[in-house]
This record gives sequence, structure tokens and C-alpha cells, in this order.
Amino acid sequence: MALMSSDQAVPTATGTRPTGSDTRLPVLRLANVRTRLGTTVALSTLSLSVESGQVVGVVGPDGVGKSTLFNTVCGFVRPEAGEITWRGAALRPRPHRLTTMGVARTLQGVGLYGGLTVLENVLVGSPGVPRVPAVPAGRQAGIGVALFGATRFRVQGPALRELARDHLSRLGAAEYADADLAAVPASLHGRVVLARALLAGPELLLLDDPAVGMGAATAAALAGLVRDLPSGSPNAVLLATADFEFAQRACDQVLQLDGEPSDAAGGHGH
Ligand SMILES: Nc1ncnc2c1ncn2[C@@H]1O[C@H](COP(=O)(O)OP(=O)(O)OP(=O)(O)O)[C@@H](O)[C@H]1O
Repeated sequence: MALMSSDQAVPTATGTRPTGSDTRLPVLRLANVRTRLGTTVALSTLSLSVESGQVVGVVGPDGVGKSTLFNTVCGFVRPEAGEITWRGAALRPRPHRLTTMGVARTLQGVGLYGGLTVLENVLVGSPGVPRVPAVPAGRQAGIGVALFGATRFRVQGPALRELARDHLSRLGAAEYADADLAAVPASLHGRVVLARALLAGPELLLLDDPAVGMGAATAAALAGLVRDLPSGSPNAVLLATADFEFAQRACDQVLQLDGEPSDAAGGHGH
């Protein structure tokens, strides 16, 4: 695992937009990105590059800007400076285009439902999956659906269920597929969240503190699974965590964010 500092410069992309997606170029690159939330510079002068086949971790304590980084990459907030590129092409992210583009994101502690099987939990938010009465409609139509929905899914119906089983199997949780989520060990919940994100076949998987609240053994097992993820899909992983040990286990490269967010004009780099 290589350790980078957050002000380590990466070359700025040329800005010319390639006609096709060149898989030799970094999946995602941020160059000197700064995002302000109100008067707070929540993300300051951040540069990073996520190459094909890599798991890259961004590590830092609460409040250092990890969620802001993800929200910037997903287009929920717009950076006031810097450049984001996707396979070498300038990117202006839009949340509703994420799945089409090939980005899936997990959210901390969102969207696991007792009363549904593990398999049904993996399928929540997928197109063509009937609503399950146990889940309030508002939650099914929530942000998870927006992130994991529609156009990126190539299969539906029984084939989608089989794909969901395949992902559970890949993550060592196949035997729990038909069990109620409430009845399976909590140590498996992280894998259910992962399987759901994998279902869309993303090129880039964004993992928001995947080990939060986990015991050391569960986190270590999950880190091993995450480390092995980049293959065909996802092609690369960017994860944010406050857990340096988890990042060390899971990542090829770790970028440490350790600065304090600053007020207004006097923003400084992390
Ligand atoms: N809506 C907002 N308006 C103004 N400042 C905000 C807003 N949301 C977050 N911040 C501030 O921006 C900074 C970065 O927050 P962010 O949530 O990105 O950090 P984080 O590293 O993800 O921490 P956590 O894991 O606790 O969410 C923090 O100082 C936070 O207080």
C-alpha cells in the first residue's frame, strides 16, 4: 500500500474530451478540487487519481471532508475550483447520471431492512423489483433508488435475482440469501450493502465508511473482500473512512486528509 499526502500534485488533465473511453486512463481524477459548503471550505485543494484495478482510500477524522468529497464526485455539490476527469474527459457530475456513467455509491447506514430477505435487500432499488410491503414506499423511492436505479442494469427479473445471488456468493454470503436480514449475523450486513452496489455493474464503486461500527474481525474480513473487488466490475474503488487500519488492509493507496476545514476566503489545503 502506498501512502500519499493530499497535496501531492497530479498532472492536470488536458481538458480535451476523448471520443471513446480509454481504459488506460485513470477512472477518476481530481486535480486541486475545492468545495465550499456555505462559508466553510469543506474540501480544499484535493488531488487524487484512481486507476483501473485500484482501491484508493481517503482517510481522516470526522469532519475532514470525506462526505463532501463523495458529494462532489457525485454532483450533489459543485466544486468552486479544480477539475474532475473521468477516463481523461472533463466531468461535471450529475447525480441522476451516475449509474449510467458507471458509478455506484454506498451510503453509511442507509437502506437495510429487516422483514426482507438478504436477497431482497440486495435487490431493493433495482428496476422491475416489485415493492415489498415491509418497506415504506418513501424509503424505496429514496436516494438509494436514485443512485442505483434504471439504465445501467442490463438484466431484470429472474436474471437479476441470479446476478444478485452471484454477488452474494462472490462475497461469501450465498448461504444467507433467503434468510431474513434480521436473522443473519450483523457482521454480514456490510456484504449485503456491497452486493447491492455491485448489482449495477459499476466501473467505479464509492464506499462511504464501509466498516463504520464494525468490530475488528468483521472489518478485517470486509477489507479483504474490498481489496479483491477491482476486476471486471467494479474496475476501481474509492473509499472514505476514519479507520486507518481498515484502509491499510483494503487499499492499494491511501490518501490522508488531516486538515481542519476553514472559514470563508482563507481556505487551506488538507
Ligand atoms: N451543509 C453544510 N454547511 C456548512 N458546512 C458543512 C455542511 N456539511 C458539512 N459541513 C462542514 O464541512 C466539513 C466537512 O464535512 P464532511 O461531512 O464532508 O466531513 P466528513 O469527513 O465526511 O465527516 P463525517 O464522517 O462526520 O461526515 C465539516 O467541518 C462540516 O462541519
